[in-house]
Amino acid sequence: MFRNLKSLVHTSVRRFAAKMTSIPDVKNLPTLHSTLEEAKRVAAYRAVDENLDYANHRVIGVGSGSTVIYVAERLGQYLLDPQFSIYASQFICIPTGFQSKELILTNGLRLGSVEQYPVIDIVFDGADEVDVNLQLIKGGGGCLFQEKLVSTSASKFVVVADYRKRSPKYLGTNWVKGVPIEVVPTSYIRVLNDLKTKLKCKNAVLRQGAPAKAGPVVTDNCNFIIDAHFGEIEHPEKLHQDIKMLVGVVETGLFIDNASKAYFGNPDGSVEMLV
Ligand SMILES: O=C(CO)[C@H](O)[C@H](O)COP(=O)(O)O
Repeated sequence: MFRNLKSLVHTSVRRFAAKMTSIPDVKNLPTLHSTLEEAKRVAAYRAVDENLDYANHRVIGVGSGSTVIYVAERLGQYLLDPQFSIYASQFICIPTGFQSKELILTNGLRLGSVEQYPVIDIVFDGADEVDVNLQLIKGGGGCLFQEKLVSTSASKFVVVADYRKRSPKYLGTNWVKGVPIEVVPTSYIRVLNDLKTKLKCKNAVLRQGAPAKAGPVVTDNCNFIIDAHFGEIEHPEKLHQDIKMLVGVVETGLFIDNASKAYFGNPDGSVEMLV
C-alpha cells in the first residue's frame, strides 16, 4: 500500500517534470496565422516579461479580449519553467469576466476573485484605443465594468495592444464604434435619449448580439451595452463624468488616469511602449 502510494507520487512528479519547459524566447517564436496575431502576442509577452515582478507579485489581474489570450499563455509558460514555477505556482489570477476566467483555468493558473483579493499587484488588459496621454476606450468586448473594477484595484495597469489601437491624438479617432457604456436594462431607452439630448452624442445604439444572439448583448453582470459616438474626444475625463451622471449608467468605457503604460505590437515583431 505504502509502496503503491510512493510510486504514484513518483509517477506524478515525473509526469509534471516531463511537461516542464523553458519560457520561449520572444525573439524566436513560432509563426502564427497572421502578422496581426503575432503583433498581439509579442506585445503581451513583452509586457509580462518586463513588468511582472515574479518574485513579489502575487495577485495578478487578467483582462479580456483577443490580446490578453497571450498574457494568460505567457503566465502559463512561467508556471511550466522550472526556474519560475516555484513563484508562478503562487500567482493568484483575478479575471475580468467569463472569458478571462476560462483563460486563467486553461493555462493552469490559480483563480481568485476581486472579492477575495481587493488589492491587486498588477493587471494586464487590452484596449480599443489608447490616446497620447494613456487615456483609454475599453469595452469592445463588453467587459468594461469588471475590467474597470479590477484595473482600478491594481497598483499597476499595463495595456497590451496591437498597433491599430494607438491613437494619433484623441480618443474616437481610431475606434469609431463609440464609447461603450454599461447600463441597467430597464434604463436603456432613457439613457439613449439622454445621451442624444443632454450630451449631444452624434449617435447611440444598443449593442446587438446578432448573429450569435437575437436581441441585445447581455453583459456578465446581466446589463446592456450602449455604444455612443461622440467623434474625437478632446476631454475624455469630462465626458466620462457627464455620462456617469446619467440615471441608469453603471460604468463607461473611458478609463481615465488608470493605465501605467501601454505596449503596442507591430506586424514586423517590434514593440512600442507608451508611458
Ligand atoms: O475592453 C475589452 C473588452 O471589454 C478588450 O480589452 C478590448 O476590446 C481589446 O480587445 P482586443 O485585445 O481583442 O483587441
